[in-house]
Amino acid sequence: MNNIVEVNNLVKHYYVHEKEAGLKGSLKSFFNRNNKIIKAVDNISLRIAPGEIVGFLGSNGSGKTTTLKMLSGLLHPTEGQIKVAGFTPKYRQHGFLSSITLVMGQKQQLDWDLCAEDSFLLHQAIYEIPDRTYRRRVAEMTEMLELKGLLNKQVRKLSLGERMKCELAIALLHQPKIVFLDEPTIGLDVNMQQAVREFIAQYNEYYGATIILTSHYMADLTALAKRILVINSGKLIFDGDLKSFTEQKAPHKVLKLQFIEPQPAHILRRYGTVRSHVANIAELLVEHVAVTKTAVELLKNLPVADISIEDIPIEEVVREVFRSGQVKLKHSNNFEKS
Ligand SMILES: Nc1ncnc2c1ncn2[C@@H]1O[C@H](COP(=O)(O)OP(=O)(O)OP(=O)(O)O)[C@@H](O)[C@H]1O
Repeated sequence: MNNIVEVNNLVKHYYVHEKEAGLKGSLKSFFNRNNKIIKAVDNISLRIAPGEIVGFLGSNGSGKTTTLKMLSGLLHPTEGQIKVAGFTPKYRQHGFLSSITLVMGQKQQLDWDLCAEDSFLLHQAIYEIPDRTYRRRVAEMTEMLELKGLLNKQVRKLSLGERMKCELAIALLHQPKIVFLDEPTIGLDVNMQQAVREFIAQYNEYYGATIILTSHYMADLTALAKRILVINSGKLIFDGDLKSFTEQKAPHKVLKLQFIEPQPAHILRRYGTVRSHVANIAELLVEHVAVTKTAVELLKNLPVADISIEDIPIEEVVREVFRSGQVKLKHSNNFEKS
């Protein structure tokens, strides 16, 4: 099968000029510019097959957004080659633009002063979507994303989650083959995150679209992506199966507990590794396989007022992996201990 995304030795440098604060700093930088290079993406190569869902994972500033922007043609690479659906993104040819979409959770393309439907019509005109196809797709999106009653409301009056659903709908109206999603669930409540995830999975299944997403929420990646690309300081350090990555690097869940009265540490240690413990509040690390059983035992044996089970935040897993230098990319879909 031909790859829909092919990236070879991709590099992106940003050139920034540093200036000290204040008037003196401005004057100094006027006569003596202090330029600095930021190596945001550092020699990345990868292949993605049609229909894959691939998650980009990395700590803040590791280069995920920069990579997505280059793949979608918003930024030109400093070095390296990219082919997306057979096109070179930086030329932003018509055929390329109608094959892709980029949704950024932090930015919107809907006009706040209009209702979503007006922006949809504009999108229809830009992408030259025939009327019948347009109506069919809006009906499909309305059903899949439960948009009924939202499309003719002024966008600024929609809730964050409602707006995000409209953002996804407009971004997909031209039925792109490749969908770049940068933090699509950021700031949404748990139910809305779930709705967005289900929609993305459905879109992938119905249309065979390739999905490439970044997220700081572990749940997004576990629900959607079988394969993850882990990026650190602009370098690809892992390309492979999410399951093997999380099992190896985050074999525990966090049990957050509040007790009716303070519990001694030696009692808590019977149930897991104590991660933090102050008076009647504690966090325990428990292996994935044992978490349900441990929660039941805690509820049965101790005066628990509140309990929740959470994944270790993805940031933490990645930070730990990076800190300990545990993985080093060997081949695509493969890694070795360094
Ligand atoms: N326009 C820019 N000019 C200069 N430096 C930039 C620019 N955009 C990003 N950077 C820098 O490039 C590096 C990579 O940034 P990028 O936004 O790609 O990271 P990220 O992995 O998406 O981070 P986050 O998870 O915080 O969104 C960072 O050091 C960032 O400060």
